[in-house]
Amino acid sequence: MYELKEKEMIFVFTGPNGAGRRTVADMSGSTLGVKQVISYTTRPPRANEVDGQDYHFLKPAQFFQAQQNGEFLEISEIDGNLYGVKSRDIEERFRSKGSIYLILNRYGAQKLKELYGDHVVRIFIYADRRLVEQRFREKGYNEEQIAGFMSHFDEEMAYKDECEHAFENIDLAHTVFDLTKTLDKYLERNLLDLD
Ligand SMILES: Nc1nc2c(ncn2[C@@H]2O[C@H](COP(=O)(O)OP(=O)(O)O)[C@@H](O)[C@H]2O)c(=O)[nH]1
Ligand SMILES: Nc1ncnc2c1ncn2[C@@H]1O[C@H](COP(=O)(O)OP(=O)(O)O)[C@@H](O)[C@H]1O
Repeated sequence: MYELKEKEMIFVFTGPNGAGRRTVADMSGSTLGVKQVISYTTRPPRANEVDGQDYHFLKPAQFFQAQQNGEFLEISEIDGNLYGVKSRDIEERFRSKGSIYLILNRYGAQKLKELYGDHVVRIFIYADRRLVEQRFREKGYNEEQIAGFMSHFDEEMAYKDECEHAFENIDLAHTVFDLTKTLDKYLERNLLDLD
């Protein structure tokens, strides 16, 4: 396993689907120059999803081959699809860019914490169940699709108290402001004087 240097941080965004993890992570990440390590998945891409940007989309046989080669740091099976992070991608990011972030379910977050200890900061992003459902409805998803997205809500919410930080994402600008301030403290850059 790659040995981390002093100030290299791994920010793991976790919490229920649809709470806004990707949105807030991307916004704070781009402000602070912290880059995402993108997961691999066998889930088919949704409309608007771009290979290499949202996920690296793999056919099951390609995923299994990489798994057999020992390329994954961790793997989760979610609703019949496989998701995983490659060790090499984490190492490459560190060599070139410093700190990184990932968006993982609670099991991936836990695994990274076990592997990298104090270098991992788990950021739990959440919102009320009805608010999340309403946002999915506004995006045009039908009730069956929404039920699928919400199927792990309680399981993921139960991880909140184990995370180093939790942000209720009601107002987007407010969440991103608080989050960016928190991440900046870990990076010890003092780039932002937000108080
Ligand atoms: N453990 C683990 N979880 C992941 C990985 N990649 C994505 N996830 C999480 O697995 C869930 C996948 O559900 P999906 O409906 O595909 O969510 P979305 O892609 O975040 O809209 C989400 O909670 C993701 O954040 C990974 O590599 N490892
Ligand atoms: N504070 C917010 N208010 C309203 N809509 C939001 C807010 N945060 C995120 N969203 C929207 O909610 C949807 C889900 O956000 P996303 O970042 O994809 O969630 P996650 O990564 O947790 O599944 C997106 O359409 C996003 O634009």
